[in-house]
Amino acid sequence: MSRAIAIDDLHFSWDSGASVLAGCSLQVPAGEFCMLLGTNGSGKSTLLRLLAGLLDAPQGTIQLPKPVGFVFQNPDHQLVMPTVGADVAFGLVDENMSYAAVRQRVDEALAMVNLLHLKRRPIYALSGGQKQRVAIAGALAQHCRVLLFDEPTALLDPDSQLELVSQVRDLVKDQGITALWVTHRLVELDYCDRAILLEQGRVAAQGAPDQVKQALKNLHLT
Ligand SMILES: Nc1ncnc2c1ncn2[C@@H]1O[C@H](COP(=O)(O)OP(=O)(O)OP(=O)(O)O)[C@@H](O)[C@H]1O
Repeated sequence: MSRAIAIDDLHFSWDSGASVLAGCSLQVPAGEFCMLLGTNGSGKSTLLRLLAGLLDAPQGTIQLPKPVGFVFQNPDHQLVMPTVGADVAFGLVDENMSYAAVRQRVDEALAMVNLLHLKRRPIYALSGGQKQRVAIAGALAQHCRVLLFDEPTALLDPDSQLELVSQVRDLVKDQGITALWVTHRLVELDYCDRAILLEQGRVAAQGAPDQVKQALKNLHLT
């Protein structure tokens, strides 16, 4: 199976010298919905930022198709335009595309996340889950094949949480998108193809959701 994301022997330390990633290697096959777990400070967010090119690693290799979409924990840190449609179009401003082509991309992306009917709605009038779906649509409009999610459900209520995770699972399956999703919430694991447990900057366990839940128990992390 082709690998959408391949990370080999990745190292990263902050300027303070504190090591975050110490020889991290992992692969995510194309079209897989993969979840990333680990205790606070284990390096999950740092790894996502390295994958997105927001940080540089001093050692190791990262291979993945660009552009990469990033969905943050708090959509208010990500959405910059006043309305849904304008925000989804925002990432296309540098693409030198015609107005009609931008509109088509925006409509297609909003349809994929079931928000086309809210295209003209102000961002402030959306729920948290709808805002996350606008952020996802922004990445889809840029034709990102890889989506990175950094605890996207942390601020959502339980119903919206499961609605978002199941919708992303469907999107991954329908569109052949590859997704890496960071979470602390074990209930979400049942929606993924495979989970990876990161501890002290390295992969401590990976496999089917039940295998990783068992590994968490064995390591006394649940
Ligand atoms: N900008 C920064 N400067 C210095 N140290 C940082 C910075 N961001 C994170 N760290 C430290 O790097 C380590 C890894 O942080 P990271 O956010 O990647 O962990 P995480 O697994 O995502 O944790 P959490 O589950 O709490 O979000 C932590 O010790 C953290 O304090």
